[in-house]
Amino acid sequence: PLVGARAPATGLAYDALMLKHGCACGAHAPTHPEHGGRLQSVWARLCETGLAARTERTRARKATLEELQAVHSEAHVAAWAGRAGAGAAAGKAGAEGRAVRLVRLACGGLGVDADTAFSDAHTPPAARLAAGALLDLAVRTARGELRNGFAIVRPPGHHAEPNQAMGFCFFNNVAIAARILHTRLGLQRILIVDWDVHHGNGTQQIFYEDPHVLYISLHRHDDGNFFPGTGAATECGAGAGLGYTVNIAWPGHPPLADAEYLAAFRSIVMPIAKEYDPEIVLVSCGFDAAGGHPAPMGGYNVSAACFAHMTRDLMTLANGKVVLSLEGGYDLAAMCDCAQECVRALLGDRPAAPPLAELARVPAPHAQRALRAAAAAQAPHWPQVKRSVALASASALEAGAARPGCLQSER
Ligand SMILES: O=C(c1ccc(C(O)(O)C(F)(F)F)s1)N1CCn2c(-c3ccccc3)cnc2C1
Ligand SMILES: [Zn+2]
Ligand SMILES: [Zn+2]
Repeated sequence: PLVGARAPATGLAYDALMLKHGCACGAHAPTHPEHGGRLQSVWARLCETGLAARTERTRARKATLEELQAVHSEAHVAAWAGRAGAGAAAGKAGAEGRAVRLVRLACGGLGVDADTAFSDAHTPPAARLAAGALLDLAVRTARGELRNGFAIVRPPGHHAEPNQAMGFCFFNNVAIAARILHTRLGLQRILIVDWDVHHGNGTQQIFYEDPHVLYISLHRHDDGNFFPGTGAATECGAGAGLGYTVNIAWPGHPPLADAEYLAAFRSIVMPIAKEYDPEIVLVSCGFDAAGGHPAPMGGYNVSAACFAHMTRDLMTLANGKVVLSLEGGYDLAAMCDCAQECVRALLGDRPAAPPLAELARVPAPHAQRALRAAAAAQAPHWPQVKRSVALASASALEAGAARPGCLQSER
């Protein structure tokens, strides 16, 4: 036998230097909901439960300027990658220092916009570490050196556009990893699933014309009245990328929960993902769809068990090569519960079943309408959704009954 050959482990990326990014004013929630305590709490929970000890802790490293420029402009990297970045790119551009203006925030700190605080000393290293930590997990998982992984990182990334920081985001962590898996490892089919309650406008924009990356997002859209307002079902990609953007744009009311998210997975997400047959799955793993997040930062009630079920569903793809990367999530207890259950799923533990009431509940009519709208928009590109969308009008139990043995809990 291969001496010392061990089954590849679940990688866990975390670095305390990412805690230091924040506003000079030093406030946490509610002034600054995206604060270092979010990571601290999740890491503590993974340590207290012994889950961190069952994983392979990977060192976070700063993404290089070249890696950041895989999806971001030189000016953007120069602006947000710190002195090193500013020096290099500014030298080329000739412009002195930061190419973008910071605004004074009501709290007295400085930021890109009213929401996105910036600390000269701590934001660039944290943002580069977040991108680098995920990149290493993704590359090592793609190579089979790791079974799967979870990047416990901040600042988040999915709102960051090629030349625009916004929505707490500076570098698009998941987009950088996906682009580099394609350009450096030659992967041809990379799936990004974004279940953060907010649409990943940056990720969508970056891959809108790229067939090598299929972007599937489930988000509260509210007809465009929920931050950031993008992500309508009719946004399906363009050019060579037509059909490689899938938006499940939820209504604002009623509060959605497991019944709707499980229905989305069995009726739209998994049928398309199986057809695409990705070589790796990256997840923009925000937990702000969980209970405990009142609007405007959520308003839904998805359970920790449901996030674990969605993780397990995705593990049936790409030989189980799934890497979660933290995006949003602000209620500390909810974040810890969700992160814990997702890590347990990645480790191969059987996840707890979602609440029976949710398994038995038929998805809300407004949500069924959203799923039918997504199926209608995608039918030209993914014909099988014309049939699978029928599963959206049944409860998980009824749908499972239709296809025996499909519910995780029956396996
Ligand atoms: O909803 C957002 C989000 C920005 C980033 C969000 C995210 O998608 O959860 C990410 F990127 F962090 F993962 S969600 N914004 C920015 C903050 N915000 C707020 C704030 C609420 C409290 C304090 C400061 C801002 C109200 N509405 C918004 C719009
Ligand atoms: Zn502040
Ligand atoms: Zn969010």
